[in-house]
Parts: sequence; structure tokens; C-alpha cells
Amino acid sequence: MTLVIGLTGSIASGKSTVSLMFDDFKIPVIDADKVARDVVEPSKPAYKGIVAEFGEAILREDQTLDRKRLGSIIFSDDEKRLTLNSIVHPEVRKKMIAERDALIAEGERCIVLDIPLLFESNLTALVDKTIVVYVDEHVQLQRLMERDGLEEQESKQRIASQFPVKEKAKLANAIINNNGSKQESYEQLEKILTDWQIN
Ligand SMILES: CC(C)(COP(=O)(O)OP(=O)(O)OC[C@H]1O[C@@H](n2cnc3c(N)ncnc32)[C@H](O)[C@@H]1O)[C@@H](O)C(=O)NCCC(=O)NCCS
Ligand SMILES: Nc1ncnc2c1ncn2[C@@H]1O[C@H](COP(=O)(O)OP(=O)(O)OP(=O)(O)O)[C@@H](O)[C@H]1O
Repeated sequence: MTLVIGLTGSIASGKSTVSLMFDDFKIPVIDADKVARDVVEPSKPAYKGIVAEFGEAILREDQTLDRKRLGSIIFSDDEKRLTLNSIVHPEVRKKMIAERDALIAEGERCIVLDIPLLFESNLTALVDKTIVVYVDEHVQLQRLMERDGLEEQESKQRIASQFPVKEKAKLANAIINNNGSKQESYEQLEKILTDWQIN
């Protein structure tokens, strides 16, 4: 039996930071952001869909997507964000299920799906248990502005494009409070895995 954990949170709450910690426990992670990058490579069907919808202005000279430009379009326009989601998400879902099932077939005792939009996209049926990486909104805002070099207004728009992390925490089987140090978050993860008998 494989335990499939869904790891989520909100933008810049610390999912990637926590997801790296699973390495220490030899637990493989499938990262939805990475999968979402693969499925929009120029040879893939979603790429054609995006160019048809958003035009060639969202391409760089080498014909790959200009992610920065596309991000500034979709995070300031809900309708365009939903359009992009409708092109990319079915491909991401398919690829994640295939990767998950391959790891299950290999007999892994535990695997993690790191999915930012786990709750928004109703993907909880793909996992057995959920962990939400929580931070207070002012910490989230500060970390997002610092990491991505965004202005406050733009950062707030990105935060608003997802369910509030406080609401996600209410839906979780376990919460990692990432307001403190990375070490403190690591210790919380260790305890959850012990409680779930996979450490
Ligand atoms: C808009 C894009 C081009 C921006 O690319 P960029 O490299 O700047 O950011 P990256 O992909 O690393 O995403 C950073 C974070 O933004 C948030 N985010 C990304 N897409 C979305 C979205 N459609 N809705 C809400 N939040 C999102 C997530 O928290 C994610 O972790 C890219 O995020 C994208 O293609 N998004 C659509 C696919 C998607 O929903 N990905 C999220 C997981 S499936
Ligand atoms: N406990 C912490 N203390 C200080 N900085 C932190 C902590 N956890 C994460 N960070 C920093 O906050 C930023 C956001 O973290 P991270 O990239 O892990 O978030 P994320 O949830 O994966 O974001 P996204 O949804 O955008 O992919 C990063 O710059 C990271 O180094």
C-alpha cells in the first residue's frame, strides 16, 4: 500500500521549501509546477492551445513561452487565468496521474503530489491525505515580494488568485506552520510523518 500525500498551500507559503525536505525521508515528490512547465513545451498540444488563445506576443524569440508576460496577463484578469487553466490543467492532471501510478507500481511506501491548486481544482481524490503549508498573510506577502521582486499590488493580486491559505488550512489533514524558521517546519513535518507511521 502506498500512502499518497497531497502537499499544498498558497503562493509563496513554502511548498517548494517543504517539498525538498521529503528527500531526507526518501519520499519522492511529483511537482505540479514542474509538470505544468513540461506540458507547455513547444512540441506539446497545450502550447498550441495557448498560442491560439493568447497570440504570438506571449512567445520569446526562441519560440518558448514568455512566462513572465503570460503571468502578468493571467494574474490581472480572472477570465484569462481560467482560460489558461482550462488549456493546461487537463494535461497536468493526466501527467501527474501517470507519474503517481508509476511510483505506486514501483512499490513506494509513500509519495507526495505538490499541487498549489489542490483544493481550487478539486484534485483531492488523487491523494489519501493532505498537508497544508500555512503562513500568515503578511509573511506570505513579504516573502512573495522578495522572492519574485514584485510590487505589493501585483503580489496581492497573485495571492487573491488562490483560496486564502487560512481556508485551505481548515481542509487539511495536517498543517505545517511555516511562519517560523525552516528548521521549525522540518520538525513539524517529521512529527506528521511519525504520526502517520511513515517515518
Ligand atoms: C502563469 C505562468 C506562465 C507563470 O509562470 P512562472 O514561471 O512565473 O510561475 P510558476 O509556474 O513557477 O508558478 C508559481 C506559482 O504561481 C501560482 N500559480 C501558477 N499558476 C496559477 C494559476 N493558474 N492560478 C493560481 N495560481 C497559480 C502557484 O502557486 C505556483 O506555485 C505559469 O504559472 C502557468 O503556466 N500557470 C498555469 C498552470 C498552473 O495552474 N500551474 C499551477 C499548478 S498546476
Ligand atoms: N521558514 C522560512 N523562513 C524564511 N524564508 C522562507 C521560509 N520558507 C520559505 N521561505 C522563502 O519564502 C519564499 C517562498 O517559499 P517557496 O518558494 O518554498 O514557496 P511556494 O509555496 O513553493 O511558492 P509557489 O507557490 O510560488 O511555488 C522563498 O524565497 C523561500 O526561500
